[in-house]
Amino acid sequence: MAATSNKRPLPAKVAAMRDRKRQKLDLDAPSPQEGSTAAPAKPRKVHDLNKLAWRDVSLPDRLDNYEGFFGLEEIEDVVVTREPGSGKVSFVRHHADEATTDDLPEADDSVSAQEDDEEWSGFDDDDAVTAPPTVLKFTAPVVKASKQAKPEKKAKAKVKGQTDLEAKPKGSSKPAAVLQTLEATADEADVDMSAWLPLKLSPDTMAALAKLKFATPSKIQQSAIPPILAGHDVIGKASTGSGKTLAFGVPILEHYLDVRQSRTTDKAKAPIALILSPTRELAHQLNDHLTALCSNGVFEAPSMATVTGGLSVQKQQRQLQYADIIIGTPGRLWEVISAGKGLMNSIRQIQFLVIDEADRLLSEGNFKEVIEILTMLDKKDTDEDAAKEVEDVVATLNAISRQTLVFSATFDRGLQKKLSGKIKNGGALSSNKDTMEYLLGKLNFKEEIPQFIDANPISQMASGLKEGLIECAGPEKDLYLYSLLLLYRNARTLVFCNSISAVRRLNPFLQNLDLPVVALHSGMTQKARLRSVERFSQKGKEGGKTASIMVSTDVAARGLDIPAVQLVIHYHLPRAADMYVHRSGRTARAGQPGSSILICGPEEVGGVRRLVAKVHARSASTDDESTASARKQGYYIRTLDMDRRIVSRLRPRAQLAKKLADIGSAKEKGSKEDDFMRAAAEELGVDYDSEEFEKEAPGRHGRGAGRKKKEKVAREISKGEAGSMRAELRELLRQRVNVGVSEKYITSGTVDVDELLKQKEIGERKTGEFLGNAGGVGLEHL
Ligand SMILES: Nc1ncnc2c1ncn2[C@@H]1O[C@H](COP(=O)(O)OP(=O)(O)OP(=O)(O)O)[C@@H](O)[C@H]1O
Repeated sequence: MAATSNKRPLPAKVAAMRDRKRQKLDLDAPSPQEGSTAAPAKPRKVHDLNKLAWRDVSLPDRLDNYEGFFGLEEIEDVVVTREPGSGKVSFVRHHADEATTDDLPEADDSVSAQEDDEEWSGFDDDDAVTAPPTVLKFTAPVVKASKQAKPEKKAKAKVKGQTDLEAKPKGSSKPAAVLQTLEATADEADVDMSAWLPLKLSPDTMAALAKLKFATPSKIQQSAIPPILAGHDVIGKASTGSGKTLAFGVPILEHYLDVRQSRTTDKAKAPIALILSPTRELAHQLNDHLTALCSNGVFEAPSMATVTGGLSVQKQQRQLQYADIIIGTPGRLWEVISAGKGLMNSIRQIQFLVIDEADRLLSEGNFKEVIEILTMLDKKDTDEDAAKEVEDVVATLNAISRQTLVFSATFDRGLQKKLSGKIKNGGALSSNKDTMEYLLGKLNFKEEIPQFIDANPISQMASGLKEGLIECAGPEKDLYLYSLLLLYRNARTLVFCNSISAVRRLNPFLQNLDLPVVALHSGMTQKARLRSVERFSQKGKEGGKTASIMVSTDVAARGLDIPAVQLVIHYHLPRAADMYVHRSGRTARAGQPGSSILICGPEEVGGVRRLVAKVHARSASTDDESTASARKQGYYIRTLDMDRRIVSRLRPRAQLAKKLADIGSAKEKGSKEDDFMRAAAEELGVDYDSEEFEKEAPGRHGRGAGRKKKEKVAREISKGEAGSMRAELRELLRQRVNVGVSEKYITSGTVDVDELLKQKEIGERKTGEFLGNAGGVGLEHL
């Protein structure tokens, strides 16, 4: 067995001493294999990895077929032990035919090898009996050095057997860097990567994937990576959470690894890839995802620039000059690059243009800038004047050398046919500017027909997703939302609304009910948006507040990959079938289970059923026999049944919480309006009295008059009144709620709701089960 290390080189004096010591031991301590009658050498325990007697790996004369390590060191017959109690790691040698540099003082020749031997703590058999150590076996060489590997020494070892290096051993004398390497190495080597071999990736990329513990490529990765590596344009469709990011991220990394040598000398280099994302959060997440892949590898990570609104333009322009990979939302990206001619020229040289969540890029105001960017990219002439006449430029298909990669979970059926048609019909796909086809028509693919890859022809919904709906009266949606959140209070939950105002209303409503909630909508500052996502993804600062519930508009519906979201609640019904797919796709990601529940008014149920059935029917997008039968079967989303009597016991809390939320928002709104009116009055040089103004204002019966009246009433509630309402709510939240006898779940006359909510399990029952039987959506374990 052998291991390698990134051990620092020994000073010459010390190295010479090590050699002398090796010679001495060779003479004095013949190994048992040599037939010596001497007692076998006692295993030695060493606490410092650097103090083991590492040997340089000799290089062969010719390097053509060499598959070992370059410039690394190795050691044999060492096992790593870890004391279960203290977690302390030591390295145990079983043969005395090699010394360790434990013997060697930091360049002090005067210390004899014999004295050094005494510094070793011997291997204690008793320890082994009372506390058997976890044994990690090091073998080498396992991970092969790539031809691009950095010259510096790097530990690379495969760990066999069980390992748990998550917790760092406390009080270890080992330098942190060595420990980190050890951990990273163990992480990598623990993973059997053979499933990736058919993709023929470089060892560097394989090691990076192993570090992420991605043992198997997902379907879309399996089918999209090879054609992209082969230089093709690809349109990729795969269900939500199925790893589309790395389907294009891995080929981009491979390309970077291929060309980076030539780039290191060129400071003002052109970027390799431009990735367009529909939302800021998704852009930042793409950055995080690709950074996680590329960082801590044995290669220098590509530099990435994320260009989204809400951050300084100047800073972004600077970042763009040195970026290998640019990720951005179209609006800000166009603002930043159109301001600098040099930037345009360099971005035109990209090898990959990625359109992520392509169908969404068309909508919600992105379209114009996407087209501007595409036109800019295709512009042949880079002359300064001509650059200003972007619209006049006609791209030449032949001139395109970059690959275009388009990804989404929701593409229209028949798109592929239409794409082929585009070519036959001389390029015109659709004149309807609001369609995906039109966008695709604008993309100058490198090839005549891009490869269309549908990784999930049967279903665009994630396979681990369970769906259900809850029917309630329209005005009771808040109450049912609260009840559902209590029922699944251990689940990380994303609640979707259709408007910013609903998010603004629900957030304080749920906070008043003591639920750990954050909000996300496009009206928030960028900083607040990122903070919300961080708190919800539990990635906030150590000890900072986290939240297991996020109430959001559809800004979070696409692409966001927040770990372990278990439940998606559609408080408002999604406006389109595609949005249902994307919203629900925030859970059940990467093969995990997850649930999606729609809260519907009675009048909405029919429409919802049709919408969900349509999504499932559309899933059967191809016409072969197996999918045809799936389509015929139809899909009927289940209705979840909650115990309405018990839900109604929660009504007083919900009502008070709602009132308090309304008061808060009416006051806030009122004071904003007041400020506005006061400023306007000041400008006009007149006095402003809000009450007088209210009395005199005409048209109090028009649209929104009822809401305004309610807001006025809420505004007029005094601080004292609001304070006593708060106290009342606190009391209700503390109180036992007598729910009467429920023949289904409750056997005694009274139930302490709070107690039920606090405890994970009451006898055989699980938290929240008293609320009724909303099971069947896969959350029963919570
Ligand atoms: N090969 C893999 N093995 C295990 N996990 C993976 C693999 N590839 C990606 N993942 C993980 O799967 C999750 C979903 O990946 P990703 O965000 O790329 O999905 P997506 O298909 O783009 O989803 P959406 O359509 O919602 O944007 C991520 O957390 C990612 O780290």
